[in-house]
Amino acid sequence: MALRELKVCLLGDTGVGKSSIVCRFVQDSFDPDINPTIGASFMTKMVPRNNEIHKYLIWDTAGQERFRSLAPMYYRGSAAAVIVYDITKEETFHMLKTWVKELQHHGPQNIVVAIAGNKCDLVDMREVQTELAKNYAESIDAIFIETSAKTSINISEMFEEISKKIPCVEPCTNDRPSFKLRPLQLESSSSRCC
Ligand SMILES: Nc1nc2c(ncn2[C@@H]2O[C@H](COP(=O)(O)OP(=O)(O)OP(=O)(O)O)[C@@H](O)[C@H]2O)c(=O)[nH]1
Repeated sequence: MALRELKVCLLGDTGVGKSSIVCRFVQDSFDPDINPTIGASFMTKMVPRNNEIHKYLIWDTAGQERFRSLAPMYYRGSAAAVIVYDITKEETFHMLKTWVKELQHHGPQNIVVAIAGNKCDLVDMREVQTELAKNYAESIDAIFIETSAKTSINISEMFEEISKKIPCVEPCTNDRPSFKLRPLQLESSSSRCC
C-alpha cells in the first residue's frame, strides 16, 4: 500500500456550499446552519483506492469579499482547485469565471480544475442550466460535476475524478504539480471540520 497525498483547495462565492461539500466528504454530515468560513479551514481525509491510500489535504477558503485576497496562499500549493457555484444563483456562476481567470493568471501551472454546481437538490430553483456550465467547463478543460452537499450526490465522485486527473507516478512525466508515492506509515488522520 502506498500513500498518495492530494492537495486540493475550494474556491467560490460565499454561501455556495464549499464548507458543506468538505464536511459531507470528510465527516458525512450536513449542517443547514453552518457558519461562514473565517479565513480558511484545513481538513484531511484518507480514502483507500485500489492499491493506494489517497490522503486528501483540503483547504476550504472563505468566500466573503473581505477574505478574497487570502486565496492565493491556498491555491498556490494545490494540485487541484474545486471552484464551486450555486445552481440556484446565477451571479455565483459569474463569480466562478472570475476565479478561473485568477487561477489562469496566478495559479500553479496546469493546476487541475473542477467546477462544481452545488445545491443540485434544489432543482426547482435552478438558475444555471447544466449544459451551459458543462460547455464552459469543457472549454477550459475542467472537470464538471453537479453536487449536493445536502443529499450527498456526487461528492465522493468529484474527489475521485480529481484524484484521477492529478498525476501521481514518479518520476514525474509532465509539468503538472505531482506528488510522491511513499510507503504507508501508520498515522492518525487529523480532521477538523465545521
Ligand atoms: N439545499 C442545499 N443547501 C446547501 C447545500 N450546500 C450548502 N448548503 C447551504 O448553503 C449555506 C451556505 O453553505 P456553506 O457551506 O457555509 O457555504 P460556503 O461556500 O462555505 O460559504 P463561505 O464560508 O461564506 O465561503 C448553508 O446554509 C448550507 O446549509 C446543498 O447542497 N443543498
